[in-house]
Amino acid sequence: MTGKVSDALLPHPPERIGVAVSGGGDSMALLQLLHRFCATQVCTLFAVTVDHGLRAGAVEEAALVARHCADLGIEHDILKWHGWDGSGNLQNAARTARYGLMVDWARTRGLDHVALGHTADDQAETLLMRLARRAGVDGLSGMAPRRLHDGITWLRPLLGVSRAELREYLRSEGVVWVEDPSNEDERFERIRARQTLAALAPLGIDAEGLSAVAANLSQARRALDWQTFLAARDMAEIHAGAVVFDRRRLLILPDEIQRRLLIGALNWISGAPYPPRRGAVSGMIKALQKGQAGTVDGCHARPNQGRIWVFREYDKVRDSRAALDTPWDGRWKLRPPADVPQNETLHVGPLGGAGLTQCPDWRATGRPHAVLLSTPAIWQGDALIAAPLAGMGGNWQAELLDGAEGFFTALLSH
Ligand SMILES: Nc1ncnc2c1ncn2[C@@H]1O[C@H](COP(=O)(O)OP(=O)(O)OP(=O)(O)O)[C@@H](O)[C@H]1O
Repeated sequence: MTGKVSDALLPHPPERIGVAVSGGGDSMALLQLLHRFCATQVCTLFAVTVDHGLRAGAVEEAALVARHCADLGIEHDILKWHGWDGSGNLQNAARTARYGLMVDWARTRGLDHVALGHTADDQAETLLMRLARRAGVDGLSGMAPRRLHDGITWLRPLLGVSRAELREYLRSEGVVWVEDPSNEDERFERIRARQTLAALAPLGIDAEGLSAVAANLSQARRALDWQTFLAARDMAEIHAGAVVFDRRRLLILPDEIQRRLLIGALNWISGAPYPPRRGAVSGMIKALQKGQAGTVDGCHARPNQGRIWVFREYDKVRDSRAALDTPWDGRWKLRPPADVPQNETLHVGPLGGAGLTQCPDWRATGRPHAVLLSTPAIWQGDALIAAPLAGMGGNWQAELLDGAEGFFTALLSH
């Protein structure tokens, strides 16, 4: 078990690492294991507990973690959540709030890495829940052992270890923990998955086995990501923030790679954190195969002279305005020519039809009309000052925040 923690952190352990500890058996075991690991390395451990204020015992649980950390000489912070407004699902609201608080905490503490105590049982339950949603390779590869999100690398070193093993370990170390009473609550889907898992034992299906299946699929996922990246390099270019595919070469690829390329393009352009619905992407591919256009998640895909342009939907940015020093549509930065003095009356907005009619040279750019409508332009009130991607306005520059390379690197970023 200690080997799992070392595998997750070696050969280059971070000098400072955070650990999220609820007081339950899984995260108390993680705390203990990381403490032992850090004692052998140049690595300082920091612990955090979020008190959601939802259960009577929450304060006592946080205090239990605090006492144990004090005994081990680990700095520990308790973060309080005050905020459910009564709307939506309480579990989801609490989880979102918890991650938000932990991200702020990690930044304040100067931590790039935070470890979570998800176990093989959690992974197996996740898999069962995703089976119910008819997931593909990505969904069935489960939770990632290492994932960069919000600028923090979230580590899950215990995905291959069962809950039962962790409790045994805690007993052997003489560490006490609390059982979360909501674990017994039938309402939660995860709990139903846990009970179903127990029923699968006669088939030889258990948590560690399903966790291993997730790890196998995660390898397959990486291979698919890599093939998608190579295909993109081979047949995609970035023009005016749009992803432009060679139509013939895209449409002869295996369905799964076509799907991944399109999802990559759509997510990169829209900035959405999650992929679009499978059915929506399939619909878009079918339309493209027939030579038609499609729209998903605020982006269009449209065939044009042997190529397929994937670009921002104009309606999605029609009312989007930004000051010159802030990003426009979450992805563009506009830079004035060196000889233009700072002018606060200027703003960035979409070029739109009215703007495009004032760009006599737009055809020379080789970019389709529909693509240019949603590109950024400089405005002063209603007067168009510059449309750098439509060939108008001198030396103004429109730059993508993550550069054209951002599309390609995002394909490998799982
Ligand atoms: N109140 C808490 N304070 C600090 N860390 C927590 C808290 N609750 C959960 N965690 C961390 O998250 C891990 C997973 O916990 P749990 O399975 O309860 O999360 P969840 O609600 O299912 O959400 P998710 O699986 O998306 O993280 C724990 O092992 C622990 O590291």
